[in-house]
Amino acid sequence: MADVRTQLVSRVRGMLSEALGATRNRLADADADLAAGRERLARVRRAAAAVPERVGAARDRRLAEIDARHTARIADLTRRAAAAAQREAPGAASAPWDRWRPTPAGRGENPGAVRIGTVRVPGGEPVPALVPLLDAGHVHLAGGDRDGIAAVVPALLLRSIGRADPGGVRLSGYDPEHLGGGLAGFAPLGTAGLLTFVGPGGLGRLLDDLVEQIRRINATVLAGEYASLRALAAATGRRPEPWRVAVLLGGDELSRHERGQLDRVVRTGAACGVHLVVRGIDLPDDPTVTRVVVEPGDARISGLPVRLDPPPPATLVTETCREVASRVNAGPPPAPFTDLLPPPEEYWREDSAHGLTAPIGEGPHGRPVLLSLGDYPPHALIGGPSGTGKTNLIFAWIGALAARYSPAELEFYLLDFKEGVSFARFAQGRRDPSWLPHMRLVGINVNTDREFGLALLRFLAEELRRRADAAKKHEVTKLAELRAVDPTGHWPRIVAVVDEFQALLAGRDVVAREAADLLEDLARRGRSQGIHLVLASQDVRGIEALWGRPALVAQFTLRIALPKALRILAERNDAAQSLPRYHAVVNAESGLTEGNEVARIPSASDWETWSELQHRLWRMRPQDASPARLFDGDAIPRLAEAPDFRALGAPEQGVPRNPVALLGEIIDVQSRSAALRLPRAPGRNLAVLGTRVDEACAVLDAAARSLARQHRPGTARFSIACLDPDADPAARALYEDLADDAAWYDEETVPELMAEVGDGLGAPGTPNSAHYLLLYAVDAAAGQLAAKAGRRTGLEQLRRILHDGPERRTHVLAWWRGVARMRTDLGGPAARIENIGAWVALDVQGGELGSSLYPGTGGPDWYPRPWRGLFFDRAVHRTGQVIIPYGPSR
Ligand SMILES: Nc1ncnc2c1ncn2[C@@H]1O[C@H](COP(=O)(O)OP(=O)(O)OP(=O)(O)O)[C@@H](O)[C@H]1O
Repeated sequence: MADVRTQLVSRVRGMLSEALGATRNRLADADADLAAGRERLARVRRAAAAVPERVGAARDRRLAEIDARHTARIADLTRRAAAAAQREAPGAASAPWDRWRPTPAGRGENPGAVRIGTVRVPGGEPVPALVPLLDAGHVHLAGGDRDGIAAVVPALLLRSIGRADPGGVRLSGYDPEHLGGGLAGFAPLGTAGLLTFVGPGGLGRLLDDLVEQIRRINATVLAGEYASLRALAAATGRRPEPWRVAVLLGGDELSRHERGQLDRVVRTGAACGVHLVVRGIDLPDDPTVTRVVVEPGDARISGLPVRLDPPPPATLVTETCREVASRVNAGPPPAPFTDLLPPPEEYWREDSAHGLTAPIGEGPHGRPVLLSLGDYPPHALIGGPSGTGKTNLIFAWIGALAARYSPAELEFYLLDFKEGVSFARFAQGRRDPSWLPHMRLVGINVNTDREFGLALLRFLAEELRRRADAAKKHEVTKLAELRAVDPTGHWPRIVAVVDEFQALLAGRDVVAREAADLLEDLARRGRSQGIHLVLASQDVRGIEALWGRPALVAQFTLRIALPKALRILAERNDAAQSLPRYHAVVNAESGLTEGNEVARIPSASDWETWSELQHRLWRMRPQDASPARLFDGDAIPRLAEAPDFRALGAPEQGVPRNPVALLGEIIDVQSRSAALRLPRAPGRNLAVLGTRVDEACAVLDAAARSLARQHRPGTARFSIACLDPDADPAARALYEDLADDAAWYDEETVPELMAEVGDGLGAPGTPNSAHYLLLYAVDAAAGQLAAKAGRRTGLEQLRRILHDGPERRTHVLAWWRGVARMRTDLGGPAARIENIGAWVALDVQGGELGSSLYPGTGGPDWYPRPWRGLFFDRAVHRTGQVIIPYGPSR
């Protein structure tokens, strides 16, 4: 039993200890869990304690970020707003007063708004507060701060004036309370008519005037083509009307009429550049009205708070206005030449069959004033005292025509009788290789060579005849018809311009008479054949030269009068007397008052302006175009370049039947040479008469060299006798160049030459070679030649050679230093002058050339002048021919 109990106890004990062990373990586990739980709790608590701190920091960080971004954005926006305002109101429209100066908007550029203060934006840079006025609208000022308002008005006006060209803004003031005191600083503008005041009671008149201006501008300037002056300026680059700003500073209640007119100006003024700056008078609500309210300590533009700028310093206002007035009083600046030209892609598009039309300048309403030449009016007279812009006008007209008509449609001939070379640039020059492709001939420095004018008129008369013949052949009468029936013919219109043409008609000599006759014929018949004359003169004398020929004057129906021109227009038409500088009265009605059109002429004659056009046209020239012939009265032609000299050549065998000696250049339009024919015929000798060594040598030199060119070596003999040491270098140069064909003689040996040649003339038959005796200053050998050499004296031999030589191909080309000396050498008063078939007179008066040297009595009309000679060949000439000796060949 005990055992069982013992066993039981031990089993229970065992079970208990097992249970205890398990319990202990569970307890230990529970303890561990508890500790872990506590630990977690503590952690959770700690963590929970840290959460609000972190969230707050993140929130703060985020807030700070937003703040910074906001500030940067405001700064950026205000910066951009400021930059935009700067663009909208550049230069004078917004510059601070200490750096302020006028900066007029360019042509066609919008003048923009003007600054009167700044917009306050907290945290950003100040933004200019702008008020649109010119081309935009009107400004209404109100509020209790009268000083503040009084500061805005001059700022608005000065900035607007600074954005326009001088004279571009005209002010009218109505200030019944202060009688203009509010605009005192602007008073200097009054001297140039840019500021006018109307007195109390004058508001109605002022408004009526503004309305009338708007009506006129709409009707005649915008003329339905443009919506506003601003649109016109943007499209054309022209601003034909000033801005008109009326400043109305208070006054009584408006009448109904005044109110009506004011409303009209508000509604329609901005498009026509008519603007109001108003205080103390209501303006109707309109999108064009900007309202500025200035209360003490609070200024607003259309509700936006602003800080107003200080007013411009009084001295700045007066100085600026004074400067503007003086610029305006000095006259308007020149209009640009490009106004007269079509766009480059439209160059040379016009057809001249019915006439030539081109603008010459701008009319008062900004419209181009046109000049036309055709059947009516056919010819033009231009007049204006020296310095009023005649030359410039000719450039402008030529340029406007040359850009429109191709050289196949239009050719120019131009002659300038005044001193100066400005027209030379139409021809090819050393400095500038270009030339005006339409220009066929330019004559400069011709004031002493009226013959050149005559040559031009003769050339035109010949062209007129050619055209009239062609018209007759095709049974038509006018150029347009001729061109229609002969479309492949070359029938350009010709415009011949003669500046200071009175020089041509001065004097009562043959030149003047023939010139007037030719002019009359050209003026009468040129009209239908497309030949147009443009005559310019600086003073009344030129016109008076024509006045004696009413039929001639009547053809010049197009008149262009520059400022102060006299008698270009009709008798009672004195429009030219009051013209401003660089303007012209254009009148296609023979100068009658009703035909007047005033044009502002652009500057066309300065080098760059002209060159740009000429180069463009030159690059467009046809391939076969040749440069204009330049006749420069001061230039000395060269034999080697003369076309007639170049054309000379020797026959393949024998001697030329009709050799010619070229003596100099003829004054004509084709640089031809004066040619002396030397056939085997009596009298075919040449005398050069006068004391001028260089010219005499030049004539003999050209004669000898041109003759030598017609002979093969060995078929002509040139005997050169030089009896004046001054002529020695020239004569020797010739001798050397003629080489084996030349022989040299001096005063010792010249008698032998005479004897040899004189005696040789008796030999039978005609020699197979020619012999030319070139005697330089032959009269210097009179002593030696007076002595007998054999049976005869040298002078007798000379006379014999002159008489018998030509028929035996022996010709004398001799220089005598005076007519009397020649007569003495040829036998005194009864000398046989007819053996001198031709002569060139240098410094010999016309009177000395009478009796037996020249037909009629009294000799030719010849007034000696440097480097000119009068050539007369009794076999071919009726009158003498002026020549220009060729320059030295070496
Ligand atoms: N429309 C113009 N705009 C600007 N400048 C001009 C204009 N016309 C002329 N001028 C300038 O005035 C000056 C005189 O002009 P121009 O030589 O054409 O006068 P002119 O009447 O031909 O004088 P003159 O007969 O003495 O030569 C020149 O310097 C010229 O550049």
